[in-house]
Amino acid sequence: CSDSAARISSHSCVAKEGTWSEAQFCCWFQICIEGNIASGKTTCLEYFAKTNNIEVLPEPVSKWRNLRGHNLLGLMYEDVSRWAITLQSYVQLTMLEQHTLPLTAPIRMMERSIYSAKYIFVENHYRSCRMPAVDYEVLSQWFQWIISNVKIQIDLIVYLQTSPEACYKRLRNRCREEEQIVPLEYLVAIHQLYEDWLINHTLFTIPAPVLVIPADHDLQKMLKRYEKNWERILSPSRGPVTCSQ
Ligand SMILES: Nc1ncnc2c1ncn2[C@@H]1O[C@H](COP(=O)(O)OP(=O)(O)O)[C@@H](O)[C@H]1O
Ligand SMILES: Nc1nc2c(ncn2[C@H]2C[C@H](O)[C@@H](COP(=O)(O)O)O2)c(=O)[nH]1
Repeated sequence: CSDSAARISSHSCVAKEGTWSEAQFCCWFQICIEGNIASGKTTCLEYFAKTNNIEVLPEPVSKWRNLRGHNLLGLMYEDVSRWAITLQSYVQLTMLEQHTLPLTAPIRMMERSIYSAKYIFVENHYRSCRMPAVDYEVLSQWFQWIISNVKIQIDLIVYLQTSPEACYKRLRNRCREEEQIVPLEYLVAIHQLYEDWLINHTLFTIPAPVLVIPADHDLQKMLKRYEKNWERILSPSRGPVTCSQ
């Protein structure tokens, strides 16, 4: 499978108007779009969703906002110490479900991953002393068992490196009800954890090569960035990825 990118590209099966037959593929590429809250991940997914042969999986936020009538996301933002473990347990389950869904196209592009749920959000709850150590340990045991026993394939992480200030402005404009009480400080903390994980390499192991895309630019400029990085993103095995301006 090591030359699957060459086979894929030679068959132009991921070309924008290309076609493909399942028989041409012996393995698949899975890409996770990572970034802060309101950093532009969904917009990035929507751009690539127009490309043939890409399956896009947005974060299952709707499940977190309505689990049989319970809004776990809202509960967490209202009282993080009480509800963080409840939300994170369900986030971990729903992200695992996404990672293990049968593939329906040569390339899968997911919003975030089970890794960022643990390494970014759970870590932030714990380090900000809003999650009791016992809750953190239970979630950590579950997480370690999952990544030790379940095959989770990630071939590339695309990190949308957006400043907390830009995220805050976009979050306010988006007007998601549960997030109206989110302070800039929360986004600063999430940003620093992403930087420590994917840039400084001082947090936890990184499960795949990382392509960093600075994402503070306006929408039109970002769409041009995605066009410019199309090859790097959709053929990860073509060589080491580098930071893209
Ligand atoms: N480059 C950009 N410049 C300005 N606003 C943006 C940009 N990208 C996305 N937005 C807007 O910011 C909000 C968050 O974007 P979204 O793509 O949903 O981010 P995420 O999925 O990371 O939360 C949305 O209202 C979106 O329309
Ligand atoms: N506490 C957690 N919150 C999470 C997690 N994953 C996402 N989220 C929140 C952050 C946002 O309010 C919303 C998703 O919005 P995006 O702007 O990031 O698409 O859900 C998590 O693991 N824990």
